[in-house]
Amino acid sequence: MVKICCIGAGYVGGPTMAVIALKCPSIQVVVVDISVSRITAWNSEQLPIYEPGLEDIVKQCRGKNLFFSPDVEKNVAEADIIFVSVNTPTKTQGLGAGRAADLTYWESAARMIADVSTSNKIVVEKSTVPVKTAEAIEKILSFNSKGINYQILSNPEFLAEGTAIQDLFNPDRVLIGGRETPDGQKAIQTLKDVYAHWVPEDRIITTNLWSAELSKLAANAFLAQRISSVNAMSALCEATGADVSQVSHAVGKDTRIGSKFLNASVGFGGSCFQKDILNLVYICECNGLPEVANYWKQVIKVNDYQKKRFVNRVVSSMFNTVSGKKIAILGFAFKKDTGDTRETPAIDVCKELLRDRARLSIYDPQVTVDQIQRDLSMDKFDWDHPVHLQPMSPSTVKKVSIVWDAYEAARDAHAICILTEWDEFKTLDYQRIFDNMQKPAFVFDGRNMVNVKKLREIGFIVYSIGKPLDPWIKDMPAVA
Ligand SMILES: NC(=O)C1=CN([C@@H]2O[C@H](COP(=O)(O)OP(=O)(O)OC[C@H]3O[C@@H](n4cnc5c(N)ncnc54)[C@H](O)[C@@H]3O)[C@@H](O)[C@H]2O)C=CC1
Ligand SMILES: O=C(O)[C@H]1O[C@H](OP(=O)(O)OP(=O)(O)OC[C@H]2O[C@@H](n3ccc(=O)[nH]c3=O)[C@H](O)[C@@H]2O)[C@H](O)[C@@H](O)[C@@H]1O
Repeated sequence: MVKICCIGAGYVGGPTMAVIALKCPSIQVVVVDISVSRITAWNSEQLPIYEPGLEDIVKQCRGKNLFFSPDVEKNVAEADIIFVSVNTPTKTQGLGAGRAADLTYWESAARMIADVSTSNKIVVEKSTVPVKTAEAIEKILSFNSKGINYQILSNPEFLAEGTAIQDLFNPDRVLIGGRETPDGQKAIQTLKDVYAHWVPEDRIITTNLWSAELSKLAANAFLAQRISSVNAMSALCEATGADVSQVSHAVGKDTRIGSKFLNASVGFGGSCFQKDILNLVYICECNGLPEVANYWKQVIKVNDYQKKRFVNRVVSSMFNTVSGKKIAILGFAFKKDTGDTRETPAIDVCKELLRDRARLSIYDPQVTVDQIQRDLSMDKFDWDHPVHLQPMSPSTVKKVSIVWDAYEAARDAHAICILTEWDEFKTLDYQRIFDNMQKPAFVFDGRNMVNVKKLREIGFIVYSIGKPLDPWIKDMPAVA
């Protein structure tokens, strides 16, 4: 029986390994983590992450060929294939701080593999890493090899949170990079055989190591760039009377462009887009390519601009002050169908509103009170935004209440900000909400999900990103 061990039981390691276990009953899969509490949660009724469809798969396979264990070393020693799916955040200190990927976790995993291994291993980079990381890992392993043969493969993950299971079941492609030596090709084939249990062969792409590593960064940069492109257009739409949804639709109909990922928003969030683009920028700079670095940097700058622009619309529309006013925040996760708040635009929007001394009442169906409090009081690292480096004071956090119902959040509020596109926000009883709000009552839709016409008929003053402006708002321009 082939034995797989995955180091890192997070948003990638957990779902990916659960699907491998489901699709490959003949393979034993063990997921390990240094976080004992995370492993305990994977073994409990309450999984550590919310992902539609995941719980069913885990329940089906757990204890059969899928195991979650805190015993990292034993399971690594016994495995034939080791996936490394640890976090690779942006460095916050030292050389490359604010841009380079922090490979501390990766390196310690590699050193541990070298320490405990007694048989040949295929080591698979699942984490997103800077191009050429495989070379560094090879060096660490080969300098400590004790005669063991290690083959390093790059097998980046393309799943998106909220749709992880369907993405894993039916991937656009699986990418495997390896050395162009006979041993390297053999290792590629071994991993290919795992995916071939359910992925059609023509969707399994093999490349050299560096192409695979760079393709992951490139894919995320291209995706984020589309969002910044449409968000930049949304500002121009507001200035000209064009409607960004109509523009996206017309542009996306061109099959060379395509219709996906053209939804204007308050800005993209998530743990990877910003981190991976910053990493790409750093790699470009290290390779003496400042023009290329600046090109990609602009994707992040437009994203920051979009969040700032949204807050400015809120404040300027409400007579240039939100001090003491209650603002309902609907949605805090970085997208729907996840409880993940990493780099969610809601953090930046809420912090800016709190700086303007608003009182916030936040509702999100999946994010816990503790998580929101932590996010709003945490020192957030952000390049070009020194203001974000200032920690929130405990008194600011007191201006936040977290409730478990959208109606409760909006009660007596002056305004509602929709920051995550949860489906339930489409079907709220907006008349009931309006009746219980202060007047004039504002809706600032950061996800273009409300029926603007209907809400205006009820009496709301509505701002929807990139849509023709409400006459009220038109007269109160937001200078970002
Ligand atoms: N979150 C996502 O949707 C995607 C993430 N990625 C990439 O996958 C990697 C992992 O991301 P997530 O799963 O979101 O991170 P995560 O933070 O949810 O999980 C990483 C896990 O690794 C564990 N860990 C760290 N060092 C360890 C060590 N030495 N030994 C054992 N366990 C260790 C941590 O305790 C944590 O539970 C990152 O490089 C990310 O860029 C790639 C595609 C999608
Ligand atoms: O490397 C990663 O971590 C992953 O990053 C993204 O996945 P994820 O961040 O989970 O979610 P997305 O669906 O890409 O959404 C990212 C952000 O962009 C926003 N977005 C997305 C699409 C769009 O049209 N407009 C828009 O504002 C979302 O609301 C969200 O805040 C990529 O889509 C995955 O392919 C990749 O594997």
